[in-house]
Amino acid sequence: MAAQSAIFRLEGVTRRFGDVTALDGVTLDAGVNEYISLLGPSGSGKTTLLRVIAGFEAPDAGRVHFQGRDITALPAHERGIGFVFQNFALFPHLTVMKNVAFGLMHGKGAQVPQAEIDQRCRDMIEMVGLAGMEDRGVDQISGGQRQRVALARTLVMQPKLVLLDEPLGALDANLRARMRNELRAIRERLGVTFLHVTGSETEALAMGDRVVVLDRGRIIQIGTSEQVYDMPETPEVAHFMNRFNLFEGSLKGGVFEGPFGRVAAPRARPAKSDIYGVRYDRMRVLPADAAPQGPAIRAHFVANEYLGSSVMNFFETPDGRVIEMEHHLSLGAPDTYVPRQDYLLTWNPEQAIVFGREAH
Ligand SMILES: Nc1ncnc2c1ncn2[C@@H]1O[C@H](COP(=O)(O)OP(=O)(O)OP(=O)(O)O)[C@@H](O)[C@H]1O
Repeated sequence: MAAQSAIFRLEGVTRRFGDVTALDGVTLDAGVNEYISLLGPSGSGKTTLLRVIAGFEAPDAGRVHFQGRDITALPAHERGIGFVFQNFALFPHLTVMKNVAFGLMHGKGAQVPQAEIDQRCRDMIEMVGLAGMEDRGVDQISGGQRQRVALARTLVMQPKLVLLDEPLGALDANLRARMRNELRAIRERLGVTFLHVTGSETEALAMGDRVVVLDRGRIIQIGTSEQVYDMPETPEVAHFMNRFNLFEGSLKGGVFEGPFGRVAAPRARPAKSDIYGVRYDRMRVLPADAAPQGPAIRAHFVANEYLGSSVMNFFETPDGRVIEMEHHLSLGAPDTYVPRQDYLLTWNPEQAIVFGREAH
């Protein structure tokens, strides 16, 4: 992305805590009005990245730019960047209205006339779906409503960039799914850039225009949801996406040898280990005595799980490896399998994703 269209840009940002390198030379930019999901395992540096952008944490090396300015040395309260915390950090003794108005009354915007503060707060409270609750205490509303107050309180300051640290983490599954849609809708209406940290790959893929995958302080992939989902660049991303059966083995001369035998793998990606991946929804189940066209592995059926739009079937190989097969319900009713019975699991090797040390 061209620097001039970026709303923020990190250049080679490193942050250490003693022996721990929480961020290791991170370079990242976000466009105006973009929704970026930041995904990574626990301890990968997600929160530290947000804190460096917000100004709560100074980088040991590297620069932070926002709206074309170098803000590396600018204090947090002068940056004009919004932050929504996982635990909401509301004032428990204040009403919804007073929580939302707090920044405008006491922050940099203290000059804003009272009538305008009232209007902006009421508009924002309506935008997040809390009209009528202005005078309730925030201890008298639900978790999802508190999350909306936290969002309204940040958005009412009209930031151009909002950092969200696991904003849906404290909500139950139903509410989380609903709030995902609302977050996207609210952001589209306001035209603000969101950088949303999540530990959930489902959430990252569902929300982000782009998904940034962080691992041990480094960005290991940036792409659209489709790119990250379909073409993970490393075995770590594939593992973290939780969408692939991954087999260890060895890649030699363009042939992968794994627990399923030998399969041609002409288009392997360079990696530090030899790994063969088949997406859950690319697995096919055949009777145990079938003669499969392609590679296959024998496994018995264990159980299945309905996920709403698909069914996940779990199989186990004789050596205890769990293989997952996802059936999208849009393709028709799922087949039923008999527990403990053997089946052959097969796939089209063209659709496999192969990583190998020799592929450099
Ligand atoms: N103030 C601190 N002092 C010492 N170490 C820290 C501090 N803050 C973060 N770290 C360390 O830096 C690394 C990155 O932490 P960070 O909180 O950014 O990860 P995260 O990806 O947000 O994790 P989680 O998903 O568990 O919140 C971790 O190893 C963490 O222990």
